Amino acid sequence: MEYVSTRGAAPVLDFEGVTLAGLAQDGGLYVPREWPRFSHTEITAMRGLPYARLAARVMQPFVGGCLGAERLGELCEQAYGRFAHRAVTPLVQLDERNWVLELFHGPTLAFKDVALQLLGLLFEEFLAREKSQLTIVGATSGDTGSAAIDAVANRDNVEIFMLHPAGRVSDVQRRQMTTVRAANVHNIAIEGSFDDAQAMVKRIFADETVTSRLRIGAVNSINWARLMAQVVYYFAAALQLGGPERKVAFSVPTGNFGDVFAGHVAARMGLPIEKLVVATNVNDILHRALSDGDYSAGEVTSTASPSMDIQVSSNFERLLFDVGGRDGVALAEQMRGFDLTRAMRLTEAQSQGALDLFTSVRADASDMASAMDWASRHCGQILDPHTAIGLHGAQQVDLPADVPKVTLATAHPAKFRDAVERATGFRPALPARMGHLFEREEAFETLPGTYEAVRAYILEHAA
Ligand SMILES: Cc1ncc(COP(=O)(O)O)c(C=O)c1O
Ligand SMILES: N[C@@H](CCOP(=O)(O)O)C(=O)O
Repeated sequence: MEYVSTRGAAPVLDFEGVTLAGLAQDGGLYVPREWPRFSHTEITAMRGLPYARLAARVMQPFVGGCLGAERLGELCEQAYGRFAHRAVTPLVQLDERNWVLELFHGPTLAFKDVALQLLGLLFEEFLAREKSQLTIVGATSGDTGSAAIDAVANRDNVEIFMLHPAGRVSDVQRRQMTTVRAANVHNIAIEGSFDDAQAMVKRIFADETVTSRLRIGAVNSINWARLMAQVVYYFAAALQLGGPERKVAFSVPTGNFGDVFAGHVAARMGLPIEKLVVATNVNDILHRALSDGDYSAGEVTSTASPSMDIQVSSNFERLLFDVGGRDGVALAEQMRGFDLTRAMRLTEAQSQGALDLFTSVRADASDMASAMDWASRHCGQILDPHTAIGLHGAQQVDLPADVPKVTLATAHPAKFRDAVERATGFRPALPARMGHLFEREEAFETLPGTYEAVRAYILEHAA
């Protein structure tokens, strides 16, 4: 399998290359040159496979010759063996039309574990093979950070610098990152938003002073391997609900567009999907882009769903490339314009191409609280704020009556205890596997929100 950059000017790489590269050299994101496709019969044959085996089956075409089927299977067994639920991503029914796909049974209680547990193992495998070291620089609005740190802490040949926006993540999210004491983990709180942190990460990849000294890697969903692993649970859910004979719709609480793009990939691979609902909070750039072609970033507003407080949505570029004609040169020009003005209009082809599969719904604080309250009262399910925004999307969207709607439950409600308690009156307890999170000592550095400060810190502290 070959991977090309969405901006058309970076070297073509294989799976090992893209996993270690993270961002493409031309500032674009890697995507497969063409989508592998499963036949109806092949998808039917996946029914009943345990999650780890399904994962290896779905991902093998993307991995190509970089890992044998047996080794990929072993890594999947290891990654998903750490999940607290035997089904790994169990499906829970809310009512006749609605299900939630619980993606939070991993070590750090959010959907990020599904991909990052595997990515940590892939890094270890490939770095040992190449006898190389990787310096990961990541940005988090709360969940990627904890999942990535858990996945790489104390692993050989890798160290991680994780940037989070100071004061804009929940206390559980922050502690999950800052109480991990490992020599290869560096937590940095920056004064600014997630978008500021993400922009710094992308800038590091293009900074030759840094890249001449350090091999920089990514754990954010700019790394293709992240998305690849997230494709699997779309198959898992659809197969349980009658796929591939029956179409299924998914509502996905969305920020950086990684999770919902994985749904697009599943559809490209042949999984019959009726619709993907892009559910946003009031940071609604994606809703505006999909509903009237206006991709313009405003200031980030802090909400009770902090992990989605994002305006510049990295993976949207992958969609624009894929549905807009796969023209890297034209997209590079369009993205350059966006970088300068923080605004652009989708082309007709991009808009029409996106609307074949996607629709969008925006939720404000009261929509989110109502969805949480409804799930609690009518279904006995306590949802986290992000999942509640997804459920609101599922409830708003009008689809044929025989199409099941699956909301992706992206985080455990205990990660956002205060918001959940405000909406439902119930304060969820942290699962026992979190240990004594509030008794452990925290360690992190607070830096001004400037690129220069972050770059100097990384250069000074990198091993
Ligand atoms: C709990 C939660 N829900 C939803 C999202 C949005 O996912 P994505 O950025 O892949 O769109 C995130 C962050 O990425 C998250 O942490
Ligand atoms: N919501 C994320 C933001 C980063 O997104 P990613 O999927 O690109 O890593 C977070 O919780 O950190």
